[in-house]
Amino acid sequence: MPHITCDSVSKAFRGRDILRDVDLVVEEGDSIGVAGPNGSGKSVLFKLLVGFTRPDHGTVTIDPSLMGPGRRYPEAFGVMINRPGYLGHLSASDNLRELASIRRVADEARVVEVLETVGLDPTSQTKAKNFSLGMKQKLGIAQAILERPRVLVLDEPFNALDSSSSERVTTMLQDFHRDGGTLLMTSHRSEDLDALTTRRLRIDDTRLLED
Ligand SMILES: Nc1ncnc2c1ncn2[C@@H]1O[C@H](COP(=O)(O)OP(=O)(O)OP(=O)(O)O)[C@@H](O)[C@H]1O
Repeated sequence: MPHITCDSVSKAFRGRDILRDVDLVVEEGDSIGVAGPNGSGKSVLFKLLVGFTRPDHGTVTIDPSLMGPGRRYPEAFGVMINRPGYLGHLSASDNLRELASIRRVADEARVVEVLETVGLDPTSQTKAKNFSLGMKQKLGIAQAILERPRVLVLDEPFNALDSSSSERVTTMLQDFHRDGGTLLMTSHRSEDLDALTTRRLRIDDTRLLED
């Protein structure tokens, strides 16, 4: 079965339609880029696709083999939607250790590896609340990839990244896709979507369209 199936999904906030009658099938190995102006509903779409938000109408079905037993959210997904979430009083490495301690999938070597992948210093004791925007973004990406997810859902992963960091993340995402991973991402920069995705979607006035 497909990884994710969206069937006639609609979502409104305070009586205002954000998405209407969205149909989407995400197959294993897809790389999908979603474009659309500010406020068009890209983040809302991603929240619906990963189960963070429930549709008003229609259904979102996630392959149960990606969920994990007794889980509300798919544990095979690595997700960063809107801004990165983290514990401000901890360093980058301690944030990842904290996350790793929940499911015990990632070990210390993996924590160091993902920090190096995104370009954060594994030995730094700087608290995340004092990070620059770009460093917070890298921490968010590191958290998303920590447990080697099969599906990555990244909302504007290149926000605030300098050019060498963007290249690093692009290479990481290309490797992820080449190894069979499924990627869903948004970006305001069409060159990012061109480099990383083979299928382009666009939200236009509540409708999800193939580009
Ligand atoms: N929980 C919520 N309550 C009320 N309105 C919401 C909520 N979440 C999103 N919205 C509204 O839904 C619309 C779409 O928001 P969304 O964050 O999906 O846009 P976006 O396409 O990701 O924008 P951007 O490119 O600026 O990131 C916005 O008008 C936003 O205010």
